[in-house]
Amino acid sequence: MSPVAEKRLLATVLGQRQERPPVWIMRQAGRYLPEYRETRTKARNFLELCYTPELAVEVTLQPLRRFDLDAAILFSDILVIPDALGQSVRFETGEGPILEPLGPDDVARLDRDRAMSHLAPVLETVRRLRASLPADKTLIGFCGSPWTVATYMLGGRGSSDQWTARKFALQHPEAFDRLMDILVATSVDYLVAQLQAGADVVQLFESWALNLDDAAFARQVIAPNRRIVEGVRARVPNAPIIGFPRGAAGNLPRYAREVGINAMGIDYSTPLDFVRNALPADLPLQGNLDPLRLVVGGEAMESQVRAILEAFSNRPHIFNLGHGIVPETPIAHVEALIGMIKG
Ligand SMILES: Cc1c2[nH]c(c1CCC(=O)O)Cc1[nH]c(c(CCC(=O)O)c1C)Cc1[nH]c(c(CCC(=O)O)c1C)Cc1[nH]c(c(C)c1CCC(=O)O)C2
Repeated sequence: MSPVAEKRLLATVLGQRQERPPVWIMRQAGRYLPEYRETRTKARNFLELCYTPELAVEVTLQPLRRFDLDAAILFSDILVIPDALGQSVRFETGEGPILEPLGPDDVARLDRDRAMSHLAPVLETVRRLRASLPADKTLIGFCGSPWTVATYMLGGRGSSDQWTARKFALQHPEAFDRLMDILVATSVDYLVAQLQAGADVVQLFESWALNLDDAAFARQVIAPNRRIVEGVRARVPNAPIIGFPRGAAGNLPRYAREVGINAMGIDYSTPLDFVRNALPADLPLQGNLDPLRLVVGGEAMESQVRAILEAFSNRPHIFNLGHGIVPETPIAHVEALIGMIKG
């Protein structure tokens, strides 16, 4: 690993405020880039793209060739974990992921023993990225947090209310806890392997940290994420970890206090005043521009970028969107955004 000081984004995760915030863009490799769409045609399907190191390295690096970004994020997906555990996962164009939903009796059939060998190509991608990235670029590894991954495993597809998974957690507590145990253990192995292969920092994507009451938030979000942080740090001391509990709203302070992450991503519906008043002043934060403002550009984007830069100017801050970039985003708007951040 090259020295921390050279990597401004990693240094920020570790608590150092920068004169200008480092920047990366959530889901920065993807369909808004013509070169991504071109490379995508070389794989038969999306998972094959994730498991072919040559192609995955290429799409990871594409956004860095165009924009002055401070980090590369490993090209993969949060749903490689259920795939690695033996659940059927498909990505249909225009429809998103489709999984064979797990019932209570299926949990015992998930096969942890095959998971890491199945994920070996992703780790090869990390090694190749490490070797090809300049010393000042931070390499971000990631996985989905157990609850978010479970919403897809139990529901079979994305949903706005996570109804199937939330009901399963209440109706089948033992099978649910067993599923969480499997996902925690697999995620720890996977993140440790990414760090050992050369990732500088790892991010936990909890995209569905919403719609949960106090007890469900504690059980489904806080506990498994904390177990992952502790499990990773037991094997990689001081591993730098970013948590992104999207939609956590009033639960953000609790997540920040109890999970043990170094830095926290905040979504775009988190009020900037709330950030100032309710979160520790020295906690590094990442976010939080609404991706739609990047689609529209101009003053709709610039006014909020200024507000975000101002609100975070006194703390360690990584500029990012408050959720993933969308395919219809004009490339010129991304250039304008980076220009504003870098000055
Ligand atoms: C929930 C979630 C998923 N995947 C991910 C999350 C968490 C972040 C979030 O909340 O958006 C995370 C993810 N997905 C992808 C990355 C790669 C790295 C990067 O960000 O550049 C990362 C970090 C690639 C991808 N993952 C996916 C694509 C598009 C696939 C294609 O090319 O057809 C990409 C580039 C597919 C995917 N994967 C997932 C969905 C719901 C979809 C379909 C919707 C969509 O297309 O955005 C699951």
